Amino acid sequence: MISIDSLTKTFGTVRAVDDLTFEVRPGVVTGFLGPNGSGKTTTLRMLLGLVSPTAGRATIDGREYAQIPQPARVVGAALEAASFHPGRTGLDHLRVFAPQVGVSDQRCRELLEMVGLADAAKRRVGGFSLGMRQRLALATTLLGDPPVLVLDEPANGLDPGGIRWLRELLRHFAAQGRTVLVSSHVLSEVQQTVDDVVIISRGRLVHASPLAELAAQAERHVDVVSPDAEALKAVLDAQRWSYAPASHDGTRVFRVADVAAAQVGAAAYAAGVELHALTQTEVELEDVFLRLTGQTDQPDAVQEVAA
Ligand SMILES: Nc1ncnc2c1ncn2[C@@H]1O[C@H](COP(=O)(O)OP(=O)(O)OP(=O)(O)O)[C@@H](O)[C@H]1O
Repeated sequence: MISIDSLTKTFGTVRAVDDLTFEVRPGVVTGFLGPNGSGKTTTLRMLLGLVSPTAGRATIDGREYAQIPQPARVVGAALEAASFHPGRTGLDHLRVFAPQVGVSDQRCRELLEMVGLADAAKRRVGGFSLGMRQRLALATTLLGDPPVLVLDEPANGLDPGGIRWLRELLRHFAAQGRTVLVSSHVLSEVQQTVDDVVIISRGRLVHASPLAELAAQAERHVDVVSPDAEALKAVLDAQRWSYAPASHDGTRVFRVADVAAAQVGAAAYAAGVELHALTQTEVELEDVFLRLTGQTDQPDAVQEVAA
């Protein structure tokens, strides 16, 4: 279990992480999401003991990183794919870390195989593509077979096939009961990978829940306008649809949740109720994410008004 408890980090006047609290449970993949500069990397760096918090604590199974005796056996972390010696081969890169972690040469070869780099074992890292570097970084984090994985933007630079491969690998690790925390600034990139989401904006927590709960906020709805509001309400009530009165450009409308426009149209037609507008709205999960993180300045077109 990863536990982030009232964590704060300031750099001069910049509050990079601001009283952040959340937990990451084992056995699932958790997406750590937020726009650029929202404080994800700083949080992960504090978790890994690379930056000291201004206030609060970050722990893994109750211990701060610095207190863990053999940290590479407990947590595998990939913060950036850039720190490779360009002259070393992929295999040699792993061999440098192997003694520190206490694993064999054979384990290095197995890991290159697991991340799809077996053919590139003897090639110099300087000639690796960004995606290949990401794979090598992942192999490095897995050397000690750690039960906790912390990966900062691991999908960066991967092609669609690589993203699918990463997704399956991370899901496999979670299914083994490991704790998997993956950061990203794009929800859609990890949407099919994660079970839980922790969303931050400007260093603060804005949402933490299973993905399904966030997805529930992205349900479709239909806006419907009739000159006979009472008759329309009777139709909506008869169908037991959930709806709320709203206003759009000064016109009174009803917003009906989780139905298709065709269903509303058909029900009104069958009841002989005149309609003047019928609009289907699909809210994408990414839109919910953008709204939560204040990345959209488009006001919601429909405001609630009194019934
Ligand atoms: N060492 C530092 N010194 C000064 N400011 C820093 C330092 N590290 C991070 N910051 C600032 O803290 C804020 C959060 O940065 P951080 O890298 O944690 O965000 P992020 O969510 O990881 O962003 P990205 O998605 O772009 O990687 C930013 O305003 C950044 O400029």
